[in-house]
Amino acid sequence: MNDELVEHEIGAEQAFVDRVYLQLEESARNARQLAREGENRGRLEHEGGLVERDAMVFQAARRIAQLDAAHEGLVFGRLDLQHSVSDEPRYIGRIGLRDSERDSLLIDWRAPAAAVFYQATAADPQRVVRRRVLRSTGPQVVGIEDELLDSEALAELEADGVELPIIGEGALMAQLSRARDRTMHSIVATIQAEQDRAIRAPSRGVTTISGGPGTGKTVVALHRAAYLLYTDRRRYESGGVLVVGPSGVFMRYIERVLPSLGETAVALRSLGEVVDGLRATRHDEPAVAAIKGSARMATLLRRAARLQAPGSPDHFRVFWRDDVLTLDRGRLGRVRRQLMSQGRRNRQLPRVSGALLDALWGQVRGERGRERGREAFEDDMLSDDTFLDFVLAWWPPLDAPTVLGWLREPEVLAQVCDGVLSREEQQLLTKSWGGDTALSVEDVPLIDELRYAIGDVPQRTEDERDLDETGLLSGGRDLQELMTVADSLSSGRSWTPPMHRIEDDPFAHVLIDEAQDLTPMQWRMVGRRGRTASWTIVGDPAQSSWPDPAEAEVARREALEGKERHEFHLSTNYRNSAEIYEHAAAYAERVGLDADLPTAVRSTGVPPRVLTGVPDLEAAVREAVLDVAGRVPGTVGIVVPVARRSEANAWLASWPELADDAPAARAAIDSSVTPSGEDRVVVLTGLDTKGLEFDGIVVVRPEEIEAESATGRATLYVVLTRATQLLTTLS
Ligand SMILES: Nc1ncnc2c1ncn2[C@@H]1O[C@H](COP(=O)(O)OP(=O)(O)OP(=O)(O)O)[C@@H](O)[C@H]1O
Repeated sequence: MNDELVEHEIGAEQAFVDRVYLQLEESARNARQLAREGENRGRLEHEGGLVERDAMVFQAARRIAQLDAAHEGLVFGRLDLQHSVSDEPRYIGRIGLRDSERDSLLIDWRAPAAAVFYQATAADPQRVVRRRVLRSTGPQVVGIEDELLDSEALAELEADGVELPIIGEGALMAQLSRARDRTMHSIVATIQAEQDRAIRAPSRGVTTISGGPGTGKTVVALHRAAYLLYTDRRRYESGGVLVVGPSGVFMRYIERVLPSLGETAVALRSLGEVVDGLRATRHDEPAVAAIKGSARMATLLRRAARLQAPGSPDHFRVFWRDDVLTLDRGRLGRVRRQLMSQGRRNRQLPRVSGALLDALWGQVRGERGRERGREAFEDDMLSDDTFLDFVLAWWPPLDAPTVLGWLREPEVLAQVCDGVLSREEQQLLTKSWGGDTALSVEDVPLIDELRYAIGDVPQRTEDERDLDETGLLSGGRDLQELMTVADSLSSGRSWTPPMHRIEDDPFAHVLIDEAQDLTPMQWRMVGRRGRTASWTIVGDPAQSSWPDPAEAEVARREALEGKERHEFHLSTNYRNSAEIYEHAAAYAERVGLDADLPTAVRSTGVPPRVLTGVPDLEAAVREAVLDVAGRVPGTVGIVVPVARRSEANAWLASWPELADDAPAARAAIDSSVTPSGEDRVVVLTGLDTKGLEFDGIVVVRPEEIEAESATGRATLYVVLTRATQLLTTLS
């Protein structure tokens, strides 16, 4: 390649990029000015001024956020079109910008006019002659990659004296060969045609994106979220977009993609964080996870939601006028059943005292009492603290963690397990909830299920009047006090964070990543957030770690019931070198995984290293890790069986050669958490690697990872497909 020519072209592009940055500064200044004007207008204290201020400040603030975010490779694409279409090049960027004459300077990658940038191919150039990708560091153009799409049109242009040199090896290969760091990057500059179709698919019903490892499902889904926000901002920003992924580590891995595309209004949540107010990171062991994830839990929890609060009174007795009035077990049982038949338990709170008064009044026989009448009877009872205390203790307002807490007692659990869980399964659950254990990721859908089964406590603002009418709030009692009563029944567990109300759960769009791993209970949980939403679902069944795919499929169908389907399939593996993927695919075939095998496009000439029968494991791992870390510039993952995680972290922390690359390893020795900080070299378990990628992977004792659970083979397949450059396995 002629260096002078390259420099000349870079210089010409730099001049354009400089112009864009000047414009960007001016637009940012204008946006800030707009924000200030909005503030001032808000000081005029009439209503119109305030509404107007909110709208202006909101718009301006969003624009500022967008422009700030756009600093990473703001301008990345250029299209030279046949002159019959335009003799000006068309520039594509992360956001759209107009110059001071309001002429288009930069086209947003999501705009219809940018679609051709991704869809044109040499076979179907769509009047594009040359597609150019600019590589930049901040505002500095550092490289150019061209693709010639229409050589005949180029010849014609050259005959007219127009020069369009073709430079570089092609943008995609350059992009795929880059070193990996700890976060995923956007692919706006190199989205491929089949990916573009999935990104721009209209948002109706359920869009599923399938494909084997490394085909870009995650990154495509994130670009789709950005695309949807662009096309219908009002709907998706006000209704919300929820992105759900497998783990906190994964969410941190993908968290920068959307902001780098100028989008910040998306809720990114791992499966342990889907319920507002809860945050679980710990996983139960596979046998417990299999029980907690099963749809059978829904039956069990429905029963639990109807249980009488453990420790609550089952008898009430009062003298009134000439009568002894009693509520015994039988009477209370009838009132309970009647109330339960009318709707969710917490929603019945305003009716409880009325129903009990009915049952008591029916027993008034004495003449003096009948003469005074029902109204006087109610007045007397509702000013009687013993009656009010009984009502609150017998039918306390409940929150879902409290009800789950009841099931920690084996006798209470046994009451709801008949025909649902075996005795051994009950014992496993009891053990998992014993002691001071924090909530697990698998507990979160159980709490959500209970939230819906018991309903929200009527809200003070909306329903205060209702409650007041019952007398429950008389004498200075309020909802706060009701909740305190509930707490006193909650057997000392620590799972009572504030949770939003269930009516606040729904989103306008729900995006599920690694969908093959959702358990039936998790499908029910996310399903409730997307009843009226459109959906994007990405996954690869061969990578599933859920042992009962048929049961998960039923729950998935129920969650998406009645929605139309649109399916997209991705067929190229952009992550692994061809050599690494060939090894992984051969493994999948050998162990009988029904895998969707994509084509890996990038060859490195370096096959995986497979070491067997190593005598000294630590020495062998050390040699392998140092070798890989010395040969790749980016991240290295040491993947180990769960039982070896602490040991492996201790090894890593003790190797002086890697002290700078793995400062967090020491802290991870005793904890059961995986990679933190910005370490280049990390220890992970098989399940931790889901969705992630590394330049190099060293797999320690793959046969043990395989034997760890019923789906260990799928987990090992995932592990073998995480490396971009080098893979070593040690058995
Ligand atoms: N068009 C593209 N241009 C550049 N890089 C791409 C492109 N498509 C995908 N990639 C890269 O390929 C890698 C794999 O992408 P991604 O993680 O989205 O795949 P996936 O299908 O979700 O993988 P898995 O199912 O194995 O977790 C990422 O580094 C991503 O940036």
